[in-house]
Amino acid sequence: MSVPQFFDSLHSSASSDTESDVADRNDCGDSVFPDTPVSGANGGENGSMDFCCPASPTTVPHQAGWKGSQSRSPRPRRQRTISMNQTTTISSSESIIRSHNRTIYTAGRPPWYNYAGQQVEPFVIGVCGGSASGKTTVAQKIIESLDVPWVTLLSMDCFYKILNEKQHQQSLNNEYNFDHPDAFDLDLMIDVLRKLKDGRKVEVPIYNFITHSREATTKTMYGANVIIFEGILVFHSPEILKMLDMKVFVDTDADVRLARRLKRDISQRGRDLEGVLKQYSTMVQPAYVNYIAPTMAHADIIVPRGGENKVAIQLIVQHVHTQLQLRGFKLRETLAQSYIGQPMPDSLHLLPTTPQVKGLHTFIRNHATSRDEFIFYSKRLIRLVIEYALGFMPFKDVSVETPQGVSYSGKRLGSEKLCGVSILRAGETMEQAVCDVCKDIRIGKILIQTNQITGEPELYYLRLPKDIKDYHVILMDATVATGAAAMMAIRVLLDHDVPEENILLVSLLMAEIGVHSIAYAFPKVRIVTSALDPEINEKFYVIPGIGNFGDRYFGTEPSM
Ligand SMILES: Nc1ncnc2c1ncn2[C@@H]1O[C@H](COP(=O)(O)OP(=O)(O)O)[C@@H](O)[C@H]1O
Ligand SMILES: Nc1ccn([C@@H]2O[C@H](COP(=O)(O)O)[C@@H](O)[C@H]2O)c(=O)n1
Repeated sequence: MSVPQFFDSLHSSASSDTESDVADRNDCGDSVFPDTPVSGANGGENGSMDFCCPASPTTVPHQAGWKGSQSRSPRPRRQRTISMNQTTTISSSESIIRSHNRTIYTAGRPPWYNYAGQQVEPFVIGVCGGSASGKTTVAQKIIESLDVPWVTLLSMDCFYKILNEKQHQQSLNNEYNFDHPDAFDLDLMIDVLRKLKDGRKVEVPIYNFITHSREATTKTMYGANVIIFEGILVFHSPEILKMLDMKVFVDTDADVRLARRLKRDISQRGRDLEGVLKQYSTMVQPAYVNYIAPTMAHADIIVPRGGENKVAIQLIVQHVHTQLQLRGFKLRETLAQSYIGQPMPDSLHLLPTTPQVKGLHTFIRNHATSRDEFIFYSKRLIRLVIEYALGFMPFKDVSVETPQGVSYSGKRLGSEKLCGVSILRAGETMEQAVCDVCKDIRIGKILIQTNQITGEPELYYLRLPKDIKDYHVILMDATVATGAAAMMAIRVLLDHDVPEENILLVSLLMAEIGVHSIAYAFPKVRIVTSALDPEINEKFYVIPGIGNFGDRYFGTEPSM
């Protein structure tokens, strides 16, 4: 099964009220895609479970395909342009498939936050220059050479103002000045760029040069590792200038610009020779002299000749790489070397180590334990730790009458909504226990894999219950080593507006370092585990540990 097929099979087991998202690019929990109501296979009383709770590993069809398709084994990141619908940001290095109701990364989204769990601002490059100087071409060359998983390209053209009837008539006669700063909706431009810098989702107008108007639909964009903002007056507004981390001016001779513009406007923008020349001489060139050329002084780099200037593009790319590195790449390594020897945080709750719990650990930690025994004893331990975790959910006082007609003062889970979210794939092994103890619970899934080259966690797939912000979330992963994957999953939940204090991370085994990483970044997240191990090795495995829980549980080969 290929990776996309695997994702398809994941999706096909989903049911109503789930929300899939671009991994989830911090879109403040808005529902991006329409819901796809499908009845859950074991949906409790109302049949509304989001995912089937597998009865045993062998009954889950997609797991058979995992081994061959999982991305833990080294493989080059895919670099390709995927044809997508209009709501998609397209760049040659962006690897996202978005259909009407879900989003899948064919290459994962790397961390968008630092070791403290805080969002890292995207690096914003402004590309300015005269019309047809080659701004878009330069931007595309930068994207191609950058080889960064997630780049958003935004054009100033999207912010042309809506014309009134008189202005529209002028535009048809090539008499409306599209090159004056007043032609742009600056407020909207600032708002959109600010939101993208904050890593949030935005709706960007789509501009039609033939009709001189905005399309009825908009384009959905998201904050990214790198944002490129290009346009003739990108350096004009001081507010925009402040938001640009790097300013590139494309300096191409006026006669070359005119020649390219003639060709382009006639072939692509529905213009005629006379009209282009009239507009150029009366408005485009004067605006270049008055408003655009003076802003060259703001540029960090001036690129003569545009896209064919390979040396300039390479210099830009090198600088961006250095800046991205400084902004918090190498997250897992940083986590692995931090917090050694510090006391355990109050947010950690350890399942009491009774002889029974110790006995179960003895079975699952023993390398000689067969797979069926491993599954059997793991399930028992999972059930215990999940029951223990439930004790940290909000309970309320209730009184019931016993068969003897006597009142009994007890407790009942509050009316707060509860959902489980598993970090695939090992966390999936805990779903059944959560479904067994919480009737009607919804289950979301987050697929996070380690990039074998960078060592960083990457977000590949996301499907969460709708309105997850209203839920208390039991986040499940079988083992936690550096905490990098759990941190990513928590960041996703926070980006969906789940309150930090409503997240409970449950695990069978955690390394002390992982507990510290999570507690430092997210002090309000409660952490429940059945055992704490002191170390991790150079491959980020917990020591003494269990080995690769997923491989042992699902019977798959260890990846290289
Ligand atoms: N180096 C080049 N040689 C030839 N044509 C080019 C070159 N760079 C850009 N063009 C063409 O010129 C036109 C304008 O280029 P573009 O990059 O879109 O400029 P801008 O974004 O500044 O308007 C496009 O049709 C493009 O294909
Ligand atoms: N309806 C419009 C809007 C804008 N223009 C011209 O587009 C130029 C900016 O786009 P570039 O890709 O060339 O940067 C600008 O010079 C406007 O004159 C237009 O012709 N019609």
